[in-house]
Amino acid sequence: MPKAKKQTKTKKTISLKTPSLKLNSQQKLVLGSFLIILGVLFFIAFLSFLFTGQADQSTLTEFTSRDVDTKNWLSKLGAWISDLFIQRGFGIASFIFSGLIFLSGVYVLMDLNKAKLRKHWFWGILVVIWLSVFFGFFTHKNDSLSGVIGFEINSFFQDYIGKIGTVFLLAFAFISYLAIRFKFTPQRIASLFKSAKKEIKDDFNDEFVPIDNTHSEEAEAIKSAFEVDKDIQPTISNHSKLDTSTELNIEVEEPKIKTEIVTPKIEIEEPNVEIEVEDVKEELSETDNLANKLVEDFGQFDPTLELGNYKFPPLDLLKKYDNEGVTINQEELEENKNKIVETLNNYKIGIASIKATIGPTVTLYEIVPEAGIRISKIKNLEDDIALSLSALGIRIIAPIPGKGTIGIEVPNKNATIVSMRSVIASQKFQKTEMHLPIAIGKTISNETLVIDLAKMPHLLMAGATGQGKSVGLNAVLTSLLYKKHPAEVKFVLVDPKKVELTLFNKIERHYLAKLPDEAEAIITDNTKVIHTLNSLCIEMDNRYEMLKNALCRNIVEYNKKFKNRKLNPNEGHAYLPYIVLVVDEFADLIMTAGKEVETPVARLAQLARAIGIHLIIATQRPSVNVITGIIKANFPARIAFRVSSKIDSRTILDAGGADQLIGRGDMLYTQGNDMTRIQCAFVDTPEVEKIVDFIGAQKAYPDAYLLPEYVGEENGTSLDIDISDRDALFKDAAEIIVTAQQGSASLLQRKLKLGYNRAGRIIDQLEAAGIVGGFEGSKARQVLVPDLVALEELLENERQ
Ligand SMILES: Nc1ncnc2c1ncn2[C@@H]1O[C@H](COP(=O)(O)OP(=O)(O)OP(=O)(O)O)[C@@H](O)[C@H]1O
Repeated sequence: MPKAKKQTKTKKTISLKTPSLKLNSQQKLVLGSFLIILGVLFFIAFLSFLFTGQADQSTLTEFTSRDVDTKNWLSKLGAWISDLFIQRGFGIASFIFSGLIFLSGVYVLMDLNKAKLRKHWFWGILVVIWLSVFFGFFTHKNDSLSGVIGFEINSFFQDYIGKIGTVFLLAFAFISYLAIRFKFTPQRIASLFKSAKKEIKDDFNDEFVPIDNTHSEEAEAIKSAFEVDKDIQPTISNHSKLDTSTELNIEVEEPKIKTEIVTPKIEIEEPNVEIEVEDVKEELSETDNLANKLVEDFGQFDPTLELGNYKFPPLDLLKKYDNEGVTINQEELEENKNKIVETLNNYKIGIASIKATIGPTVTLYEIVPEAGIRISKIKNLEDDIALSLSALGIRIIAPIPGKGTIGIEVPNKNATIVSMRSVIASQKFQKTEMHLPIAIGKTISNETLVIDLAKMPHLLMAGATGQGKSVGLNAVLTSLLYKKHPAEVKFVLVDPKKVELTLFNKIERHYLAKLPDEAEAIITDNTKVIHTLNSLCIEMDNRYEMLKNALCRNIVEYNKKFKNRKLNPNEGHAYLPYIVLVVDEFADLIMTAGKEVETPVARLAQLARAIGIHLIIATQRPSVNVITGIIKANFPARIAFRVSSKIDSRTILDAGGADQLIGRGDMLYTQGNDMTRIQCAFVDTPEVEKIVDFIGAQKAYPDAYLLPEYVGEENGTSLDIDISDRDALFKDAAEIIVTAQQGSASLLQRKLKLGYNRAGRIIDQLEAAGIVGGFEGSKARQVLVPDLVALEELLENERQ
């Protein structure tokens, strides 16, 4: 019972408050529509006043007399009100009052936020005053533009602070209005008017949301509020059982709950939506942010900066030849054509048409045989045609891939030279976007052929002695020297013949890579070749590790990331130049070193493409024991100069044809499928000398690019228990292992840039010294020394 009493009390207070606070719906409708109509009437009266005000002036005094005719569209009252507001009040700014009254009607009718309405009135009145004073400034008597109030205030100001003072006061009031009303900042000039317009619109939207929209936050608030409401209801209904008159009170309660919900909403409405967009932009990962900032501050990393003044060799260093350019000998063409037609006719092969394409060394005759002729028949006549043309180097292509014709290549009597200068100067080469472009020569249709070593990814070159291999290699190297900065590419040159590549010694500190502690960069000794190849394998492993850590798939991605400063050099990252390994006489190497050379070469050929190590291998003897299956399989790009036998041609190209070339740079190039006949660009030794002199004379790096150290098998024993026999890097390795508390050889390989064998040996030595535990299969060995201090003690004790 006492509980019930309490409830009744609360209800009583509600019922008492309600009438004073709230209008019911009917009252709202009446008041709202009244105000709306009043606003409209005011507007009509004011508008009419602009046209009829003058005429009605005299009638105002006779307001009560019904005989007097008034012009205002709303008659006497309209004229009187307009006069009151416009003439004797605030001038034309009074139109704002009609707007405010109208707006008030809407707010009452729709039961919108009253605080907002008060705000509109407050600012509206200020604007009315300001405008009337502003117009008062331009009027000389109290006319309807400014009204009496505007005119008087203005003249008051002008009397005390003068015209200039009034102007500044008005300007100040205007700026203050903008600053306070619209939270004006210079940045918001653009959105100023938009937001003002939007405000009223927003009021509508916001207020209607709770009714229909169940998704918004406000709707949620309402929902929860109604849940509270439900909780209250049972207690109320309990009471209704006690006292039926309380039922009325329940109805009254509803709007009260609504007002409670509305209040927090007013505060939520304010924030601007624009901020969200900015937040999204800042959502970069930590490294991204740092990298972007670094790039902003320092620009992209430029690998060429150390040799920033490096000048690429000019074209003038290359020679121009007199017999360059294709010369068409009409007689020769006719003669050859007749011979071909005759020979084929002798074998009863009719020709429908014949077309000639003149290349630098060979002319291609394209034949369309008559219908019904078998291609194999023509192919079989190769030797006969060669005989009748009495020329070397006839090659029959039947059919030409992609064309429905048969090609007969006939060497020109006077071959022209394809100069290195012409191919380097070609637009194709100059404008190429390739990573490692090589202008190798010209095709039969006189087009410069530019190939990308990075795409090949390795190149096998073969040809009998004196057919142009060395010139071909020089053409490759020259191309890269003309296109790539020393920071972008490094050469490892292997020259068992000792004379072919020595010239390049002059650019050792610019372009060459070598083993540490090696005097000469160009490798001529076969045992050093083995070391170098193994060292390249270590470099490859290291680079793969770096790529893995950087989450990159290839060198291009990695370098791009590094340039964008997304990889930290302190974490072992560095810009990676391409490495091009050139072996001039591979057969010689295989003869002397066999498997020891073949294994690392095969490994590199299989794996090195992604990390930017590319192999160019040249050989005189393309026999199967030199170019083994595993090597061949990894060298899809091949160049064949003239070889002595069909078998050699098959070994190198998997097809005949190389035996029918005419030498002197005449070559066949294949990248896996089609075969193209190319005249190799000719670069003479003096030209190469000039180029390397030009580069060699420029500022260089302190040393050649150093490859990782490789300690051959022969230099160590399997387990060095003797302290004096320990590896030079033993202590460093021990410290790494103890610091990382991880006894793994691969950790040493990575940190110390070692090969697997050496790292394995050091691990054995560490085991013998009691620093790591025994072999545990695939798991890393246990580290027996807890920290560096203990390690220092252990090593000190050993020494004593
Ligand atoms: N592209 C070419 N255009 C014109 N002549 C060439 C071209 N290539 C080579 N020659 C001529 O052939 C000669 C031999 O070329 P090169 O020295 O390159 O042969 P090689 O295959 O390297 O021989 P070796 O294996 O004995 O070193 C050159 O001196 C040159 O006169």
